Amino acid sequence: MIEITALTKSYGTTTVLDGIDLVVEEGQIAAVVGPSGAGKSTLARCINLLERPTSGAIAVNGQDLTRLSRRDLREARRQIGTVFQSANLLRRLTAAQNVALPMRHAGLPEQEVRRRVGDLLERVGMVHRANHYPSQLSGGQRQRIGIARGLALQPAVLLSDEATSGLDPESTRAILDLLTELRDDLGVTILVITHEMDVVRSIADLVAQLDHGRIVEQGTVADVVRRSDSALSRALLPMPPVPVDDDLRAWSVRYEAAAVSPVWLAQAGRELDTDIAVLAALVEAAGDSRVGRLTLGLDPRLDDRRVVEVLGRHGVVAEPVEGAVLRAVPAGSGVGAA
Ligand SMILES: Nc1ncnc2c1ncn2[C@@H]1O[C@H](COP(=O)(O)OP(=O)(O)OP(=O)(O)O)[C@@H](O)[C@H]1O
Repeated sequence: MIEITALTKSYGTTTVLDGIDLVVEEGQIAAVVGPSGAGKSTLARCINLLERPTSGAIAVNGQDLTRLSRRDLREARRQIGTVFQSANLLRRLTAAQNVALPMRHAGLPEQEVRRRVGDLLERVGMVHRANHYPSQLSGGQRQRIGIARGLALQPAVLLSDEATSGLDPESTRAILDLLTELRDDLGVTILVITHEMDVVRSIADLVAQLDHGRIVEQGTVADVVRRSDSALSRALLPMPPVPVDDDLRAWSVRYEAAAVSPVWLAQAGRELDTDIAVLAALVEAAGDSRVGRLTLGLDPRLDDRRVVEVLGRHGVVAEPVEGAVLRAVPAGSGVGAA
């Protein structure tokens, strides 16, 4: 479990992280997203204490790392494995030797090192590349070795800083499957820094949006999409723009598939006694569930409160898209005819 409380990091007069509160429960995957310069990498470096926070606390499994002496910190940092974008493998060492390195530094007996290297290479599916040098591996393979090395000291927490950036879709999928396995099989708590919303949707139990050093929104992916029409919500589930029309009022609706009846749209149409035009729709997997976002076209004469109430009863959050009244009536929809 990672518990970050009121974390602040300043360089001189520049505050890069400003009062971060974030809890990632044991065996959860959290994703931190945000624009370039928001402070994501600084946050990762503070969590593994590569950077000393200016103030605040960082607890891993209940132990506040910021209060430890240098010696105790060295010990405690073994609980945190890190994987970077470029994997940072040592060129002159084989894959197996790279994985072994943290264990050799920690002074583990050679027999134990060999056994663990074998286990780790097996877990990341790289036994057949044990004796290859980094230059003989693909980007995805190097990342897997990086993950194996990050797991070498059996950490409770794994930090992944853009570990899938620049990888092809197949390698990205393999790395994400691996992270999910680590969470499910070993209960590793994982914090993923990424700018890829596909990554967030497919593996994150929790997402936090960082902006100018502050967390401006956080929650499960399904909650964020359902709760608000924020920038994060739209980035997670982007909708195409819809044409403007005078005869239909555009509504943005959001829902979690598990919380609604499969036939909610037809039922809501009947209850509102109107035809509903679907102008844009996207339903995507988000962790274990699926989330949907639709732009609907409704008769503008309908009472807004009633629309919100009827859709709300079906477990669907609805908001009128202000200023968007839609012109061309879809053929045969029967909606909007005066
Ligand atoms: N050692 C440092 N000294 C001064 N400023 C720093 C230092 N390290 C980072 N910064 C500043 O902190 C801010 C956040 O940097 P950080 O690398 O954490 O952002 P990021 O969200 O990871 O960005 P990106 O997505 O581009 O990697 C930036 O404005 C950066 O210039």
